[in-house]
Order: sequence, then C-alpha cells, then structure tokens
Amino acid sequence: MNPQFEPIIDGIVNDGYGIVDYFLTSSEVAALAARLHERRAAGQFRAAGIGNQHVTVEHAIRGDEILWLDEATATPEELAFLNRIGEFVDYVNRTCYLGLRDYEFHYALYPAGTFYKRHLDQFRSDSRRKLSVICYLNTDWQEADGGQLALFLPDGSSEREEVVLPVGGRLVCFESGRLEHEVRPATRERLSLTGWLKTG
Ligand SMILES: O=C(O)CCC(=O)C(=O)O
Ligand SMILES: [Fe+2]
Repeated sequence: MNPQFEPIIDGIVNDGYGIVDYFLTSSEVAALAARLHERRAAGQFRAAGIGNQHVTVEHAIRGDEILWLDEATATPEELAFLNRIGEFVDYVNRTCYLGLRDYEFHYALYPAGTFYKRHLDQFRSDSRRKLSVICYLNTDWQEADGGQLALFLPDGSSEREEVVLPVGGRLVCFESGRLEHEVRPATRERLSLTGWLKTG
C-alpha cells in the first residue's frame, strides 16, 4: 500500500478520477517550472495539435503550447519526475492488471485566455492510452485565476461536473477512453506536465 498511489487508484475506481495533492513538493514544482520556462525561451515549444494521423493546430479547440519530454535529453528533475511515474506504472500493474507498458509526457503551457474544449484523450484509431495523468506546476494558484479542469462524470442517465484547480504539485488521473474533460481559460499562464500511461 503506497500512501500516494493508492488514493489515486481508489479515486478512479470509486469516483471516476483520482486526485492527490503534494505529488510533487513545492521545490520540485519550482524546479520543473523553471526548466519549462528555459526550454520555452530556447524555442523548444510548439502549438499543440489535434488528432494523431493528420495533426492540425486549432486555436478554437486548444490553445496550449507543448514540449514532449525525452529521457535522452531530460534534466535531473525531469528524470526524477519520469522515474516517479514509472513507479506509479509498476504499482498500477501490480494492483490493477491494466497491462501498462509505456508512458509519454509533455510540458504544457496555456497562455492567459487559452483553453482546451471538451474532449476525450483516446484517439479513435489508437486505444493504447489507458490512463491520463496531469500534474500542475503553478505556484500560488487561486480560485479567481480560473483555469479549472472540468471533468464530466456520468451520473445515471445524466452527468455531473467536477472542477479541479490547477494547484502546483497536484496530480489528477482518469481513464483516457472514458472521461470527457475540458480546460477553462485562466487569467494567468497555466503550467503542467501531462501524459498518458499506455498499453503495448
Ligand atoms: O491541463 C489539464 O488540466 C488537462 C489537459 C488535457 O486535457 C490534455 O492535454 O489532454
Ligand atoms: Fe485531455
């Protein structure tokens, strides 16, 4: 029983999503946010696209800029993050038999006023993404800053909305093929590491 991993799994099983605060310490959040800003200043970020076969940039759907993490060029704090995710993957495989084999993560930066409209994370042509994981890298995020992640949870024949503030160090996880969600606009830049735990 892992005190950080177990509540995430419990949340997914019981509520349709898992959430844990302080997955990252405030110094880890600050270090990763600093790496993000350095890499963006170095021109490594690109506007995020839609789709996986024909990728297009559609600002009316999503306005974030992203950079995929690559172990080969990762800094110590990025490697520490990926290793922690690797431990979570091993834990999920020991306790849930999802058969996860791989994971991929990108930094995301939403400039103030940008958003990501309601969507599912699984591609129609590729169902290997099993769990979506988002870890926020914001310092001092307040309710008035906006930028909520809204989760649309099935509730009998209708649905219920849960909103999550992108507080630094907080991790949210849900089933990629099941849970529709959206990112609401914020009044300030909104930072995260977002990724997918995949089969095959
Ligand atoms: O940043 C978030 O809260 C969610 C991001 C998201 O939905 C995605 O990148 O697919
Ligand atoms: Fe998403």
